[in-house]
Amino acid sequence: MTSSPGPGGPASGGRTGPVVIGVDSSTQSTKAAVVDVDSGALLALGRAPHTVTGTDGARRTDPELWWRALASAVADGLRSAGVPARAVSGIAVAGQQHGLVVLDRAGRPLHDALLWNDTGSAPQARALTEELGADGWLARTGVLPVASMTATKWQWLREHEPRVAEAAAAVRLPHDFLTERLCGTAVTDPGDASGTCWYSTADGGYDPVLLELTGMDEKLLSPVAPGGGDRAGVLTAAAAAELGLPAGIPVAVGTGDNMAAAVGLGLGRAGLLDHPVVSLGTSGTVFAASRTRPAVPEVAGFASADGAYLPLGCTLNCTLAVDKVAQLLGLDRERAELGGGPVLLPYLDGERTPDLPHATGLLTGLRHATTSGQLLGAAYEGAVFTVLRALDALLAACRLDPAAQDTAALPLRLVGGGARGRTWVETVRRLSGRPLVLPEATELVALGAAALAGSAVSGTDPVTVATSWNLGRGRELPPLERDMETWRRIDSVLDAAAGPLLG
Ligand SMILES: Nc1ncnc2c1ncn2[C@@H]1O[C@H](COP(=O)(O)OP(=O)(O)O)[C@@H](O)[C@H]1O
Ligand SMILES: O=C(CO)[C@@H](O)[C@H](O)COP(=O)(O)O
Repeated sequence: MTSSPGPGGPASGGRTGPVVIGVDSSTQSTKAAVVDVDSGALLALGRAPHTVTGTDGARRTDPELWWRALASAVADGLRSAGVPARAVSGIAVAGQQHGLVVLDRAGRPLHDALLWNDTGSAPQARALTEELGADGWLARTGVLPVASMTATKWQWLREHEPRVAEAAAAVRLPHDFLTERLCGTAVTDPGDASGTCWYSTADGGYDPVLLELTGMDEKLLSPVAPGGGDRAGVLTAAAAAELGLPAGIPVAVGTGDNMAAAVGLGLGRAGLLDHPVVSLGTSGTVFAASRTRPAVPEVAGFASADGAYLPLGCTLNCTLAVDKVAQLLGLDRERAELGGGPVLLPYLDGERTPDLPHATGLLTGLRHATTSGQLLGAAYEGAVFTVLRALDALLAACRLDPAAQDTAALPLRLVGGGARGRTWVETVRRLSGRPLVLPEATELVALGAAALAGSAVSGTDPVTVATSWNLGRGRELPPLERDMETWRRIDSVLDAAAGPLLG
């Protein structure tokens, strides 16, 4: 459990006043950022690992493990920062999106949570899409019910574990399960709610037609607050005792992890709009805060945590897929040789964008002369190509098409764990041909959650809080000439294989 700030975090100055805690409960781990409210300085980052179980496309975690990891990461963070618990003035949680958490009347999990990257509900996703038609879903939610979406997982549970579904007294997302544990209030925000496929961003509420279609009673779901920085309640005595924090401190509503990263970068209604972000983590995501909600299949029209929209593309195979290939080759992740010739589509877990839930990894172009470094390079290129392919769809859908508005000059903000990797950064530069901004802050999700906590404490808009902390500042990298030869080689393999080999 590492408890010191990652490299490149904002200046870790000393504590000058009260602190807030921003929690990032994501796929692989929980991170707790201890942040000085006045300066935004990251004083320490507590970490605790998660366990993800499942084979053949199943990806699950016991929600009680998330709660234990939150407590451990908070304790680690405070200890490392040398901050007494009494200095903590607020807390907020940002969590991996879409996970299905099913609870009994006492708030105890009835089943391991089905995660965003569990592709087991692909048949249910297909059935729901056919029921309303793609256009019907896009008109109501701005989102297609692919296997990642919560509603498809609920359908899977009803079909495969009917007794669990019947016994459900509450259905939560990962972030609002933890928020309720903190303050006893069932509440979520528009951002995370918009990833369920039950919520209409147009109407600002759960869509009764979609609830009916999936046998979901709205009473089981968390009510939706106006924003992630609103106050959900205060830390209960029970939670305070478990976390070693002061009872009664404000708890923010919180949001999904990508929505929190957008807040951390100062993107949103009260900040920057239409500035694209690429996040390289367990998932590869592309997003931009926008005043418009696109309605195209490969771009999810999510809401942001502050009342704007957050159109988002998401790939299933990003850093973990490349780490797996490096492990198979016995190579350090930086020992890649780029532009070497083979093409590797690392769709080890199926793929979400493009929607190929049953896909597996595909390698072509292997020759006697191929080196292990070139194979690892091909994995990076396949993963980054798939993320940037989603970015092109986002830019076109939000009318941010480079040709239309010359946004080719707009820099890409590159965040997530992969943004710390030289080869990841070089591959994004080569395949995008765009300027990059590498924020100094390395944990934008946790820092964005800290801004939500700061908002719940002060009442100031969360994007305004994050902007005052200047978390989005970073190093600019000029564009490289785009490697269109590699891009076209990968694109032609995906085009040829998408049906027969990857379907
Ligand atoms: N210095 C680094 N160089 C390359 N990759 C890194 C580095 N540090 C972390 N990573 C990658 O980042 C991933 C974790 O990213 P992160 O965004 O924290 O994950 P999550 O999606 O669970 O929030 C790991 O899978 C790892 O491969
Ligand atoms: O499904 C999505 C977005 O729609 C993913 O981005 C999850 O939110 C998981 O996030 P990470 O664990 O990769 O941060």
